[in-house]
Amino acid sequence: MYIVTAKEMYEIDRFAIEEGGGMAGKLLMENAGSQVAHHIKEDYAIDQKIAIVIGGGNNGGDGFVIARYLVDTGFDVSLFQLVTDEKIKGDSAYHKQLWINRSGVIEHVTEASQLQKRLRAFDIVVDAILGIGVSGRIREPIRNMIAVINQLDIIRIAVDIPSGLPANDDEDVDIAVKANRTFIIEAPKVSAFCEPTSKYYGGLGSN
Ligand SMILES: NC(=O)C1=CN([C@@H]2O[C@H](COP(=O)(O)OP(=O)(O)OC[C@H]3O[C@@H](n4cnc5c(N)ncnc54)[C@H](O)[C@@H]3O)[C@@H](O)[C@H]2O)[C@H](O)CC1
Ligand SMILES: [K+]
Repeated sequence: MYIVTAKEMYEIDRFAIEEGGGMAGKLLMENAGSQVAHHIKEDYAIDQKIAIVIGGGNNGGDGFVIARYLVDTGFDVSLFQLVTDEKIKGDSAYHKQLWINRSGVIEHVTEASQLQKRLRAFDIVVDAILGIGVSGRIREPIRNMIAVINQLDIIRIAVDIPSGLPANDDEDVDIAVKANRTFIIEAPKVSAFCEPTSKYYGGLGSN
């Protein structure tokens, strides 16, 4: 197993996309999301109600893929987009469209209080808000949304990295999802093995 910094992970992805035989970003995202969905299917009961919360980067794109695979498996899934439509771009926009084509519904949530009310009805929240692209102090309304997710009595499953947590060990934690479980994409990031960041991951699952 190799452990990577955010910079190394981006370089591995760039190589896979540009020099590694044309493996496109959309396919990397498809593989990442399908693997996470596979693990959820293996580890959680089919009657669990699942909410997937989506942010504006590729981590959110993974969320759209996870939603599609979980619905195909028979899970009851609801998808909450926490950013405006303009923020969903590139590979993520492609997978959002596949979700829509699959008759998937998207609920837009703009305020933390709204998210709090909606998430009460669920057993599991899949955190696809922020991945390794996070930088600096977490901005509103995402900041309060993370606080709400941490307060609720719900199983928190993080995609790649708990949202808000830095991938490396050279930055302070502002606020981050306190996950029960994190399914890492491709390779674990440095913060999974450092203090005080490792405790945010909960149990580690890998692709
Ligand atoms: N093989 C792989 O490793 C793959 C990984 N994938 C996933 O992609 C993410 C990294 O995606 P990226 O778009 O670079 O970054 P993020 O998703 O983390 O989000 C960027 C997004 O977040 C906003 N943002 C940044 N900092 C803050 C802040 N402090 N407060 C609020 N918002 C913030 C920014 O504006 C952007 O909109 C990786 O973790 C994997 O999950 C792909 O699936 C490809 C394969
Ligand atoms: K995440």
